[in-house]
Amino acid sequence: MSKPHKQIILGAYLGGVNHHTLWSDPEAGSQIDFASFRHAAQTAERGRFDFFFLAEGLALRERLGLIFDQDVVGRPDTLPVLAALAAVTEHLGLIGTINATFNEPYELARQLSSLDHLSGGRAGWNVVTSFDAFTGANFRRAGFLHRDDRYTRAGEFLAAARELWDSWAADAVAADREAGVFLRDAKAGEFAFGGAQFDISGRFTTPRSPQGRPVILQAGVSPQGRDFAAGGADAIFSPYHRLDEAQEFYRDIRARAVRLGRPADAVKLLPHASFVLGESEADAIERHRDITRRQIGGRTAQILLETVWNRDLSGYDPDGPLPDVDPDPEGPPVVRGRARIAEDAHRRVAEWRALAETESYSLRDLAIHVFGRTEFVGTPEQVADRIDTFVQQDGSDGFILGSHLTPTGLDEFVDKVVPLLQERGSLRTDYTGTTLRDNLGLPYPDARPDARPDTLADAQPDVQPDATRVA
Ligand SMILES: Cc1cc2nc3c(=O)[nH]c(=O)nc-3n(C[C@H](O)[C@H](O)[C@H](O)COP(=O)(O)O)c2cc1C
Repeated sequence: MSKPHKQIILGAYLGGVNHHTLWSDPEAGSQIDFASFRHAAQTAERGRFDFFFLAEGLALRERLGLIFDQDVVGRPDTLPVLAALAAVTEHLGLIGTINATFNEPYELARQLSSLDHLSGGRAGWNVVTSFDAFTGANFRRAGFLHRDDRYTRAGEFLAAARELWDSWAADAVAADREAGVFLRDAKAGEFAFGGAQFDISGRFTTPRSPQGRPVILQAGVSPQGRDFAAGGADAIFSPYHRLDEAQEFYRDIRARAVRLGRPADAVKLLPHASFVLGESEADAIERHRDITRRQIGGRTAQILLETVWNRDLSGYDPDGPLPDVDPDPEGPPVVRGRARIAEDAHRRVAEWRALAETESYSLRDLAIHVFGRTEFVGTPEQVADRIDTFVQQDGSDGFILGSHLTPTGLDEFVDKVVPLLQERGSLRTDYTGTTLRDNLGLPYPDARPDARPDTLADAQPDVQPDATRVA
């Protein structure tokens, strides 16, 4: 039996000021004005994307106590941005990255449920965890959780949020004008959740939302992170772009999902990706080279490598060889507020030295190779073909696409690549549902059974008029 042709899932991502974006480009707009978010989201919807996606940064990066100029603004709080976008889009899912380490389930479940209501069922939550004491200090929780406990808390957080989202029966709100009954269920919203991290009980204030529960994504690749996603998420924002690595990750997550009692395809895999288009392949390669060298200048290259070396590398020529000193992972941190990319800095640097030797890389070439992030470079036909092939060969189920240019970078993708993917039958030509779950083809979670019998109307007919106050 031949494999079914997969529909590509596409998300659009707006970055902020960092080494993937070019704020200084003459065509770049604001990283924080609503007009930028609106343009990018409406462009994604024009291209029939599944969702719009925002990352989260809860601390500004610092280098030796000073703000790192490559990570300054452009990350306003996720939920207000998504709520505002709900008003100017109709079909696009709205997924926010929100930390499970520093928040509280009641508050966040309520915000996400509200977003789901306001958007008519388009809310999603990318659950991230953080072990970073520097970020935690902003929440008076510096170092409060050991790295290994992050996912225990995230698991409990999600279980508590589900309890809250499920606390209203789907038909609890009657709003029956003739009978004068607003609520059918006097127990609506009751919940209790007990765990090592959270011990909460009470009544949830928002009725069941259109999707029942927002769509859940996860970003993180440790074994704990993989199990967390395989056991309970709908999708993973993944960092794997090389087809062989991505296929391995795909197989691993599917096997974990089955082991944890879910269908193999329960979790969609969505790597980050960006693109550079050109009139010809040579043109695209030239454009790409120019963009990457503007993204990662000499100073930025030094600082990016400092995140692993943990030494001041400002004295090393970016166009010269790699620093001849060993990394100093135990020393006081040079760069703070950035996820550590190497568990073993010595091993990582040894690998980089070998690579630089083989490829004749300078310090800056290496930084571009390691931290640069453009996966699809070519003509629109080549990019469409590579994206489709990657998905059909089970490297992923789609991509979360970002561009170096805010907010108009996605325009040429939507104008030139989307029609080609549609012609191949790999991308929808129009939306067929109304919610994010519909876009992604995800099932709806079961609601709790019908409103319970001791209703306001039956049990307390004489207090009916007061029932409206409950809402
Ligand atoms: C593709 C990807 C995107 C991420 N995006 C964010 C983000 O926007 N905000 C954040 O605080 N952490 C983000 N993280 C960090 C993770 O939540 C987590 O803190 C880190 O990757 C370690 O998790 P792990 O040990 O499971 O890999 C991201 C991780 C990955 C892999």
